[in-house]
Amino acid sequence: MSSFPKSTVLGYPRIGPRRELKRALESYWGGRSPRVELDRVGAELRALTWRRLAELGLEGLPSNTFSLYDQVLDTAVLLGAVPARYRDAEDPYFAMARGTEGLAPLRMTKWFDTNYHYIVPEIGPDTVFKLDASKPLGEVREARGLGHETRPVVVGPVTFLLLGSALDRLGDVLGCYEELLTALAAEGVAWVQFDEPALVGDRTPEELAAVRTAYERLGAVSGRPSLFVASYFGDLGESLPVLAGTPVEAIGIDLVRGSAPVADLTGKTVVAGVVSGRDVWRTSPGRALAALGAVRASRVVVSTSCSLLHVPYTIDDEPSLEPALRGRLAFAEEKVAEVVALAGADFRGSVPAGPSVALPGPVTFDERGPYEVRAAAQAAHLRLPALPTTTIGSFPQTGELRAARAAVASGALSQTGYERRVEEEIERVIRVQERLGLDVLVHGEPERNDMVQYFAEHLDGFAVTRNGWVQSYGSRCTRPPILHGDVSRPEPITVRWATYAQSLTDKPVKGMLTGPVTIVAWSFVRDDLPLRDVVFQVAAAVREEVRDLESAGVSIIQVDEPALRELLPLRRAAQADYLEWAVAAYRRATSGAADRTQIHTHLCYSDADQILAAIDGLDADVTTIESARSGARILSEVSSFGRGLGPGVYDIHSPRVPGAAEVEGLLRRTVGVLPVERVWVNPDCGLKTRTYEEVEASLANVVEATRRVRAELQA
Ligand code: MET
Ligand SMILES: [Zn+2]
Repeated sequence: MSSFPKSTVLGYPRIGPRRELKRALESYWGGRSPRVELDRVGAELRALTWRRLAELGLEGLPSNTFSLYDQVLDTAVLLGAVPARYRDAEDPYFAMARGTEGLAPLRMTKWFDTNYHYIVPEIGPDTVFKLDASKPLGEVREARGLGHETRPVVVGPVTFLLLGSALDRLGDVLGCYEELLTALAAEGVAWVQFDEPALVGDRTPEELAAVRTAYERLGAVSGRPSLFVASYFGDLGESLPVLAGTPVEAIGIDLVRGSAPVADLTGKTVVAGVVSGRDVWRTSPGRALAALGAVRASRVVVSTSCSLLHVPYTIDDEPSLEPALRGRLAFAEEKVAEVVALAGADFRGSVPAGPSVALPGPVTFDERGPYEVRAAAQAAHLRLPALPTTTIGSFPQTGELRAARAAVASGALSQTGYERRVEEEIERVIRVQERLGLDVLVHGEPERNDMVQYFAEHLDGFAVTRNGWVQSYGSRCTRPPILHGDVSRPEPITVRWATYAQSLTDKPVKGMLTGPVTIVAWSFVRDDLPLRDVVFQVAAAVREEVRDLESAGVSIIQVDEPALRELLPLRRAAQADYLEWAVAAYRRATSGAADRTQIHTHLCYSDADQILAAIDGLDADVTTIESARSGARILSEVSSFGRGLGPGVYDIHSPRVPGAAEVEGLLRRTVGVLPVERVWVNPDCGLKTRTYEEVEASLANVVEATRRVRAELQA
């Protein structure tokens, strides 16, 4: 057995330092370039990554961390878990990821407590598993051709099956994993990494038994490579002794989120994740060395706490960040350098401290009037029809808008010129919605590059990056802002756009804000500040904005919290505390509104079952929620809410235009479960990633379907 290299990372960004993969994917999907071009870009990015990691001095290079869409989808393909209906598609892989004209895509949801989205494997009793190891083998060979020996990374069997709710198929899937090990051994691979982040959650005795079975069986494969099981995003807890009792040679432990194991791991290699893969802050040498020193094992090697997928490429691409802040930051490349330095034991010095922050005390919020009183006041004031139609906020972000934003940044367009462009776009969006016959309009968010970044740009205490892209799903990336100091709102942010939109129409226009929990969830928050204190500062700023919108005559205000579920701690023991402060922050932000002002909230991918009480606790007058893509699973769960509800009837994450009959079907299902007077009709989420063509056709069908159901209600 060859010993584990002394430094490694669990994975690396793959979208490209200049988002080359994004462009190549979108060009291929749009029919503007052939498949070979996409594959060429992929190969180039893989080569670039291996070369850079080797140049930085990293010893253990991973492979198969590249993906054209998602590593969980790659694992499904590796195991042959491709549902029959996709097999005849022109490109089954992307058909599963994005759908086709006649085929809805697979479900997509968030990867543990990150903002990365994976494709949920669809595994039924009839799924026939059959190994197709071409991708991991191909990457091993490709790297070798470039002079690098690599460690292929694959999602492990337990996590894969838990994500697909099919742990009962363990016996079948293990056959494929065994074959994979044999194939990798034949290729001369020394180590293979199985990612098992699911092991940091609460696991039942049956699930722990599955861990034992899986790694005992894989450990028994003769002539196999050495096995490295990587856990991340928290403590292994009760999974650790189970794993340690199996023949796996190395165990990856997240020492940033979790603590050093008390157990003696003599006989094993511990891949110690002491450099955070989840944030952009420099690693404190003292803390990292202490964590390394506390591990008792036969060999301890230095690593990141998880894949670096969740951070941008390099701080070198951010010349305009303030030097004092820059000195506290590390992106992927800088983190690799930290890993290498720690492994070489020449990691010294200290990280400069951030400015002191005035932490608020325990949060307080005022109660709004009882819902019945609010609902009556709002109904009298707004006079909406039954089944009011609305959208979630954003309308398509056109190329012209993005170009205008780039032009104003480079100085080629004046601020006034830019603002005029935004106003023109608002007018277009209002007219489109009037033409379509929607009831509650939005201004379309054309001034926002991103629902969090925009607010971060207008709040003190945040910095934004120019190139700090992080993959969110498929070709989509976001640039999470950096929350580095005291947060406050120097002046109103959205009021002028909302009031401009309202001035153009007699229909009510909703004001659009991002909630405090989502703002912190989608930012890189200073790692030395407690999230619950930071979130209340943000809530105070949002509260001021709600008040200003209301004073400016905006009667409906939506405060989005799509990330409420995302921050939920993976272990049940910590969940209640989180939900308490998260809900309190939201109510702090919204409870200053008068009873007559209708507060909406919006959630998507929320897997709401675990946070139902919290969503209810937000006390919003109307909650719009993702539902179309998850097959309206959510309906029965939210039906107990006593306030307005808009389960999505249009899946906006796919380019497909749903027909009126399809929307009508979803709507009928909704009114079959919920009292009709509480139902709202809306898409699953904002429309900014779609084209006007798709959006207008889809919304016309939404309005038509609503008209049909309404007509029947009146009859
Ligand atoms: N208001 C936002 C939008 O419409 C909500 C998005 S939730 C991810 O884009
Ligand atoms: Zn959404």
